[in-house]
Amino acid sequence: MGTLVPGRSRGPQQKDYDDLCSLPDLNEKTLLENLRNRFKQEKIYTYVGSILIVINPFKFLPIYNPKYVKMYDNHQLGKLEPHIYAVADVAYHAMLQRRKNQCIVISGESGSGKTQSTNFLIHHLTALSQKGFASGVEQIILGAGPVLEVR
Ligand SMILES: Nc1ncnc2c1ncn2[C@@H]1O[C@H](COP(=O)(O)OP(=O)(O)OP(=O)(O)O)[C@@H](O)[C@H]1O
Repeated sequence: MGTLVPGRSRGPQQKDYDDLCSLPDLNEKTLLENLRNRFKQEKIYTYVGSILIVINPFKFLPIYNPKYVKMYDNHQLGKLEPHIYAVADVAYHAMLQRRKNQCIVISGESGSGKTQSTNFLIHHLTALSQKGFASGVEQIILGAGPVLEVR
């Protein structure tokens, strides 16, 4: 995760790639230009294979409602636009299929959106688990966040 300040629009919209691995010419310049181009279109998520890059938009985007939870439920990674729900979904279904604990590593500088992303992950995971709605487990887990974050 990182913070990228979008530049001014220059000319016609360029083609963008939702997976950096698909860039025909991969170097620092093309990578950053691709992320910037996507960010300008409010596409804050981009894959690098199975890794998700998130650029903090510092504003509300309407991409976390129940429609999106449903859309990413049991989908194949890479078939839809990159999303934090996609990562949660893959981990959830891998846990069910392999019967093994799964781990999602979130890394980024201070203020880059780790806590927010964790909340979205928990939201999606609890939404997938029917129990989450009924028992209020999402609020219980989110409530533990501030305690766990004390350093
Ligand atoms: N996906 C997002 N959509 C909208 N706003 C966001 C998103 N992610 C982060 N933000 C905004 O950025 C702010 C900082 O994010 P957050 O607290 O998650 O960062 P952090 O990486 O956990 O910081 P720290 O390491 O200092 O605890 C949030 O309060 C929120 O306003």
